[in-house]
Amino acid sequence: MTTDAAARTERARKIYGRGETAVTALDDVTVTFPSGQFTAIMGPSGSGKSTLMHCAAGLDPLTSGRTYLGETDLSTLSDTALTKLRRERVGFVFQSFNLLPTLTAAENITLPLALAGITPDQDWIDLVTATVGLGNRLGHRPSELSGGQQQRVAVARALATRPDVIFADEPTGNLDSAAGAELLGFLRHAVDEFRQTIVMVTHDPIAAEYADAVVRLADGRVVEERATSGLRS
Ligand SMILES: Nc1ncnc2c1ncn2[C@@H]1O[C@H](COP(=O)(O)OP(=O)(O)OP(=O)(O)O)[C@@H](O)[C@H]1O
Repeated sequence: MTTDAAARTERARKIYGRGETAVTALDDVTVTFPSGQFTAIMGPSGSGKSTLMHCAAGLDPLTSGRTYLGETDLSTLSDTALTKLRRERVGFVFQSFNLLPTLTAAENITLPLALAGITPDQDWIDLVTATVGLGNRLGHRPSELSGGQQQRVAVARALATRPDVIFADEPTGNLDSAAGAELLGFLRHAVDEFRQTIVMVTHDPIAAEYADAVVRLADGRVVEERATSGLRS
C-alpha cells in the first residue's frame, strides 16, 4: 500500500458569510487522504464534514489555506480547469444517488466518460459493473431499481473514470442496514481490489468501521485521527 497523498489540505479555513453572521465552517484543517486508502470523515452535525469534502473535491473554494489533489493546488485553477479536474480525476457518490432518471443504469455508469470525452475501456466498465452485481438490471432506469441498486449504479459510475479520489457524502444515508452494509462492502472492495482512494462522510460508526482511518471533526477542527479495522465483509 502506498502512502502518497491522493488529496490533502493545508491550514484550510472556510468562512461562510461575513460580519456578525459569519460562520467558520473549517478552522485551520490540515489533513491527508492517503492514496489507496478508505478514509471516513465523522463528527457532529455542523462540524464541517460536508464543507471539508466540497473544498477538497474542488466544488467550493477555501477562504484561506490550500487544498491539493495529488500535486495540483486547486486554488491556482480557473473554474473551467476545476470543472475539467472534477470530471477527469474525481468521482462522487451522494446520499440521494443523483442518477439521471431518463438514462438506463448502464448509460448512467458511462455518463462521466461521455462528459469527459473519454472512450470507455469496456473491460474496465464490465469489471466494475460485474463487481457491483447489477446483472440483468443494467438496462433498467433508476425508478425501476431499489435504493440499494441505485446506489450501486452510482458507485460504478464513480469508478468508471478511475478517479484519483471518490468522495462519498453519507452514501448509506438513504439505505436500510442490509443494503447499506452491501454498499460499504463494495466500497471496501474497490479499495482492496482496485486500489481506489475513497473519502466518505458519515454519521454512522458502523459505516466508519469499513474505512482504514477516521478523521473526526468538531467545530471545524480536526479533533481525532485514528486507524480503524477496515472491516471486510
Ligand atoms: N452555504 C453555506 N452558507 C452559510 N453557512 C453554511 C453553508 N454551508 C454550511 N454552512 C455552515 O457551516 C457549518 C458546517 O456545515 P457542514 O454542512 O460542513 O457541516 P456537516 O458536519 O457536514 O453537517 P451535517 O452532518 O449536518 O451535514 C455549519 O455551521 C453550517 O451551518
